[in-house]
Amino acid sequence: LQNVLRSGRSGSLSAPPPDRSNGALKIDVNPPKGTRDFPPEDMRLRNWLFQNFREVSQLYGFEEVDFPVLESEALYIRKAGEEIKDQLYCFEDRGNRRVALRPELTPSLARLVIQKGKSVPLPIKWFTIGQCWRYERMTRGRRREHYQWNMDTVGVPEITAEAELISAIVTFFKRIGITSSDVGFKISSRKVLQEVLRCYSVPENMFGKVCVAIDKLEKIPIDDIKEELRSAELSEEASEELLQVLSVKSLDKLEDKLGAAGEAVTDLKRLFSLAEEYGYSEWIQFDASVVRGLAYYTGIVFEGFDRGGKLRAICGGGRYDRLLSTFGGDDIPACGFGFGDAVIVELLKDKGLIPELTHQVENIVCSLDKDLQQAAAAVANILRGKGQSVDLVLEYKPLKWVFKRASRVNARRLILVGDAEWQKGMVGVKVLSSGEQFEVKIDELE
Ligand SMILES: CC(=O)Nc1cnc2ccccc2c1
Repeated sequence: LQNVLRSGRSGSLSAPPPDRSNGALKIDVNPPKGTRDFPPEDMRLRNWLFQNFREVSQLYGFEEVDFPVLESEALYIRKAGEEIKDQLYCFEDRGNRRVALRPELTPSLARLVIQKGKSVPLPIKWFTIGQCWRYERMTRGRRREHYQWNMDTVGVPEITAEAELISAIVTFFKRIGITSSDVGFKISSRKVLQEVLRCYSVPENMFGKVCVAIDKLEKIPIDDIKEELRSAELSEEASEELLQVLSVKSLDKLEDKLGAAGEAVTDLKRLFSLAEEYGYSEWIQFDASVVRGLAYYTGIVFEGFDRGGKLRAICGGGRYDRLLSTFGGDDIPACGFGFGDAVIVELLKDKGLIPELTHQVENIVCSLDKDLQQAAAAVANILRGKGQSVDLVLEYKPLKWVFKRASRVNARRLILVGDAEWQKGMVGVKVLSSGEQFEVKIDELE
């Protein structure tokens, strides 16, 4: 009744009628909050980036795989307080299943590896490029989706697998013009934390939680981190020692602290000597403070950073030897990385490395009078049959219009189907760059 009185209108008490002030219902033409459209120019840049992802993956002998963007929520229920879990884009579907838009790709890869079981011989080397989602309160105005390139090696316990993955990313950077003075990799191992925690007999099941807490260093106040460590059952002494170790700046000092026999030191030394062999030593540095924010890493972890210190991590990855067994699979070692499509573009813009990518078509075909439209289509067909791209003018247009379109679509040639020429089985050709014009027999068009 209140609504009726207020609006002075009878009829539905629910939402007000659509706005037809301009005579039609206008939907919101923007994409949902936090998501992007890819109009042609942006799609050309994305395709260029993804083509480089693909070519590097294939250069390293990796096979492409893909998974549904929708997964069971169960893949991401980890009790380590990760940010990725707080922001899960999850819901209950019409079958009352708890599902989620994937926030990362590694759990899907693990799922497929387990599903394939013994039918896929090890080592598995797979890569994928997929859209990942997060649901953030838009207060932070951050994106809710991005595309990630992942490469994963499953079934190789040796550090050689990590060395290959970093080499692949270095190769990618070089291909797009990024050098080791633009970016570097901070490298550490979670075994550093593990060895410290073992000294203070912290229970294993607190390991993921500790790593997630440590990953927030420099992002949240140190006292909040200490609080999180306390809730992970660390004593004051253990927390102090842990924070101490994380500020160690060299492998030698780490060796002084942890001893030379531990796996943390031996793994890292192996990786740095492999880097020598690959010739990418100047790209990497030991940095004990790198832990990465995903709970499942168990060994080497690394992240690509911009040396200008302006941007967030460009990429990141590491070893996750326990993930498959936590999903009920065999105890198979694995390592991989994720490389997002957002930060790298910011870096390329900063470095003036965004390539000039223009739309191009070889031919624009048009008929010079109304009843030669079919003839024009036949000419287009012949050219396409020879693998030549054709933008066929689909309705009769004055020549001025055609020239304008030819320059907009960046056509190399204009093919004119005119009555006089057609009678002789010929068409007119105008090379737009030189202005050269000639007639040619249709079956001699190439
Ligand atoms: C810089 C950026 O866009 N980051 C981003 C954007 N969307 C995401 C979606 C899911 C998980 C991580 C994400 C990360």
